[in-house]
Amino acid sequence: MGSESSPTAPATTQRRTRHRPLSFSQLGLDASLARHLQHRLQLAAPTRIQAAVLHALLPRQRQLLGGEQVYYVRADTGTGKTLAYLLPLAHSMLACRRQVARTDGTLALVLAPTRELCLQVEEVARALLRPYHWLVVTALMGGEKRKSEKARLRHGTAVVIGTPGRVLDHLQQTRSWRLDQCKWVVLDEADRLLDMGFGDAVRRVRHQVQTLSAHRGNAGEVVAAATTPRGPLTLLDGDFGTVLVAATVREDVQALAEARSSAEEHGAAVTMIDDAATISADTAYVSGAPQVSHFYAVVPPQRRLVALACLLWALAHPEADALPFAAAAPEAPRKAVVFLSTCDSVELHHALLSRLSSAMAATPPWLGCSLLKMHGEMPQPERVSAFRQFRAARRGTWVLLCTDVAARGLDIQHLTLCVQYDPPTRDDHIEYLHRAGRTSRLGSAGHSLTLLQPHESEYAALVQSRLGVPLQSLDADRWIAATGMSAEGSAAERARACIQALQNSAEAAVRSDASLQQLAEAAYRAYLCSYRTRAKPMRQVFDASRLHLGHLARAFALSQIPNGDDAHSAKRRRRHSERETSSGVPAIPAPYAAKDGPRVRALPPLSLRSMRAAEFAA
Ligand SMILES: Nc1ncnc2c1ncn2[C@@H]1O[C@H](COP(=O)(O)OP(=O)(O)OP(=O)(O)O)[C@@H](O)[C@H]1O
Repeated sequence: MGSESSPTAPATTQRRTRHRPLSFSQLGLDASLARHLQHRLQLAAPTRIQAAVLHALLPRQRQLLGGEQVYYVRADTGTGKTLAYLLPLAHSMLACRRQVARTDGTLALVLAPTRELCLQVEEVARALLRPYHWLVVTALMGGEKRKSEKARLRHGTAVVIGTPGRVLDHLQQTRSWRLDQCKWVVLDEADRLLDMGFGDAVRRVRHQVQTLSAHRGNAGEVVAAATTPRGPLTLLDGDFGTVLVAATVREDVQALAEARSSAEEHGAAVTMIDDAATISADTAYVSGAPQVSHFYAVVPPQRRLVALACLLWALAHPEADALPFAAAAPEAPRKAVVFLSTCDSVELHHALLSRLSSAMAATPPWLGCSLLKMHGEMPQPERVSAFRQFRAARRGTWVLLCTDVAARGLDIQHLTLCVQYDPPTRDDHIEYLHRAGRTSRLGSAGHSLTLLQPHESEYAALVQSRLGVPLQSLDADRWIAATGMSAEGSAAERARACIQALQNSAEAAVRSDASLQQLAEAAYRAYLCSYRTRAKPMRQVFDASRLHLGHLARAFALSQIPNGDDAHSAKRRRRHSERETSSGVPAIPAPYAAKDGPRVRALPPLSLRSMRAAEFAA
């Protein structure tokens, strides 16, 4: 939940909360908290998942169950899961027998996979706890100053929200961080957290916090007075609660299944909480955001760049009526997010589209929209500023070009279009679902458009069958022709003229600028690498051997394949390395192979970091 949308207008609230079963206070939530939600945040009633979580967690808190509890919380994207887990946390802190003091240290720790999500959750938690100044909230994340984070932890902070790498770092280095009272560990986007590179960090954080917490004595017992200057802090119960939250909490996500069996081995009680009904622990759950309409367009690689440019133009010019999406109210901002597979690709497209825009017409810029970029290789202040700017925009057309760092959890008002320019490279339909879910928040309308190359068109049917939602086909020529760059001929002829003009302009821009040329080559290579990193079952659809490299190069505004990347060079390298091996001389890895003489690099080095399909915060 984004705090920008917290003070929701009453009219919106009315529409959003039509499924409300009971009010917050009827569900047993602390009375002052319920009042704050209603009067300050204008959230009169819980969403279904919030009601389900409160229903499951609040009575338990009264029962002094003892032992560890693990809760799996699953609900569609944009259904209010952030508050669903923050509310019981806040309630339990307010229900302590005496007021929590800063010297009590951290009572709840929330882990999230990206920095932006941490910032967003921090804002929601701050808004929620605003009346309770003694419940301090802080965020810890890579890219921020460790020293100031240490100082905040030393002073004491009740709720900590952080990325796993940075939290682990503080657990190991910051001795003054008190965690012996920590009662909750929440894994937001749990499947992503456990399933990726830092799953190990998450497990270590959880284990360490749990161990520290166990040292406070028996569950539910008074904490050793010696360590709490203001007297014992008796929590309502002594359970150590781990809450795993995601729209796609599935038992078949291996890491989740492991987390579950390890929890059970240690005697923890596992509860599944779903917004639909009481759910069986053995069922797999995946479902789409209910109000997203899904589209796809098959576009040959040599037209992709132009198709994207014209799509953004069409978004900024609703009067051209080139897209079948319902136009937003004229005064409302139009926002779109465009997903690309690598950081280099984001950089290139941002640079290229900006130049293209000013090359086609000086004033106003041809595209007619403001372009922002966000990826894991950007310096932290730049990244945060782009995210904040995008969220805060109140008028005009805004487009965020990004990698999968923006795929999870982000809640941005007026974001109605998600363009999957590069289909997800991991988890096929699951990542598709999360990306599309950025658009439809709590029942509002949203659109997802995926661009596919001709040999990838099967992907549409695959998503359709996995998600059970229809994907409608669109003809890219329609919005390309609508840009009005040529008034002559049929729609197809006008589209062709437009493609030629824009493609030539993009290629000329790259040819005339060495740094842009380098960036285009790097983006092209990174794309190829990420294409090949897909999991086996998806390789049938995204078959790298069916890529037409020459045409693909044009999608990166390169008029030809970069030196050494064509099939002929690849064959030559292979032959060379075979020859070397058979002659007893160890083979040199292909990109470093030289024809004769000493080992020299035949190609510029591939940036491993830029090759990663999804890069996340440490
Ligand atoms: N009780 C409520 N009444 C009205 N609006 C709410 C309520 N709770 C949350 N919202 C709004 O719902 C939107 C989505 O919330 P949130 O970001 O928590 O969803 P989510 O389920 O975590 O989504 P995702 O799965 O994408 O992370 C936010 O804009 C938030 O302000």
